[in-house]
Amino acid sequence: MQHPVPSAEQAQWLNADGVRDVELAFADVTGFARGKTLPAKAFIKGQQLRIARAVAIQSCVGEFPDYRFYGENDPDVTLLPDMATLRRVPWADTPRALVLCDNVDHDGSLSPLAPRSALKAVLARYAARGWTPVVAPELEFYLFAPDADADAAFQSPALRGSRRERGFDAFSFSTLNDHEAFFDDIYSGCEQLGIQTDTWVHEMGPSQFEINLMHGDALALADQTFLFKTLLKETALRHGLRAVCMAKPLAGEPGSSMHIHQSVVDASGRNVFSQANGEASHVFHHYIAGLQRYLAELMPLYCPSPNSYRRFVKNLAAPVNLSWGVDNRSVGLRVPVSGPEARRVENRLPGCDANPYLALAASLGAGLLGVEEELQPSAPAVGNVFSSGEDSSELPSTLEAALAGMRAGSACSRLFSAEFAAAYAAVKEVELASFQGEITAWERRFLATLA
Ligand SMILES: NC(=O)CC[C@H](N)C(=O)O
Repeated sequence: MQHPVPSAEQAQWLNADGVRDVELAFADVTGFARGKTLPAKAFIKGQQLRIARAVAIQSCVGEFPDYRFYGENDPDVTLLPDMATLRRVPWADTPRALVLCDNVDHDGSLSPLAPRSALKAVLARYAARGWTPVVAPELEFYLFAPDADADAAFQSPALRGSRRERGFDAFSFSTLNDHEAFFDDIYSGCEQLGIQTDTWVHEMGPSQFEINLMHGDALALADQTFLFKTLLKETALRHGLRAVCMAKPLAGEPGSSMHIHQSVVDASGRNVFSQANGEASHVFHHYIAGLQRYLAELMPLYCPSPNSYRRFVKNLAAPVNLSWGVDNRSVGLRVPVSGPEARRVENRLPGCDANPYLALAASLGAGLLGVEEELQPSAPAVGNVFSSGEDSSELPSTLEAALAGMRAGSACSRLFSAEFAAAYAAVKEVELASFQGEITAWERRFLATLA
């Protein structure tokens, strides 16, 4: 694999902007940015960087699974920059750039442990059919006051006139105005990072917001979502705020999702979910059936923590089922009303805590398996599935149950690799052991006083 150098034009702006360092970054399995920083002069000359292969599977508690999941001698990978992603870092005072990288093993292949490789593996299966997925992620997140004691509930930030948001406040503009300086920085940060945003809204929860990204290529959108979450957190810190992408940060309030709208186009750009006469195609129904058949066993990839499963409660617009239906927000797989060229399905299951590469890989992978196997979906749901009780046991309700389902099935290793499937499950076991090793505030509050 040829090691890339920045183009003459890129080298020129790095020099002209006085960029001192370039971050060679990638998302680990938790979705957190990791990598190394290189002086810009060395980057321009094409200096290669290596990093331990295991960094891609660092758990959210900082520990790694056993070495057998990444190589007994703890080997390196090469960080291979994707020069199309080279950008100025918006949150840095000293001029700095970042470039997103693939992790490449010594044999020149993409390391199967890296989330960007997992998404590329699924996209290659689409490409082999001459198809390209089109996706649009929607991200919800909360803004909180900083320095919360980890044992205390998050607090909404102070607003103009010393107000604090309480209760539901969906689609208001007032709080967007309260945080105008923060949102201005987010907008210009998005521009610098090449993140194409569409609509912004105040979501239902106190200081909960949603941003929709413009639909497009899946790898580009995974990169943009990863960068957006990093931008969000860094910008919030600079404004004395805390941006939180946990799936369920506040008890009794809505959780935060990362819905994924998805369709597929052929080489001529035609949406394969529609027939020439405008009706839904067989592919569309197979695709939905694939989501229904495989999303449950892939759930740890897009609902990755014990907290993720707290989001799935009825009547808070979070899905509790794998039903599908047209213009129906009570189902997990919603088909928005659209013309034939925009026919798509919205997977409402992923939380905002998901790693975007893995959430997209799982969602696109499940749909593709349905097409490959020509599966048939259930009949579309009609009416409110929350109240009809069609909440089924098709979805696991804890991370433990989801992991057991993933291990019992084969979709993860079929879509990615046996190595990735084993390593990912091992990371989740490390995190679960740490979670179960903590005594919670609830236990202290209610159990300590019992005789
Ligand atoms: N935008 C919405 O439809 C709300 C989604 C809801 N917050 C969830 O957790 O899934």
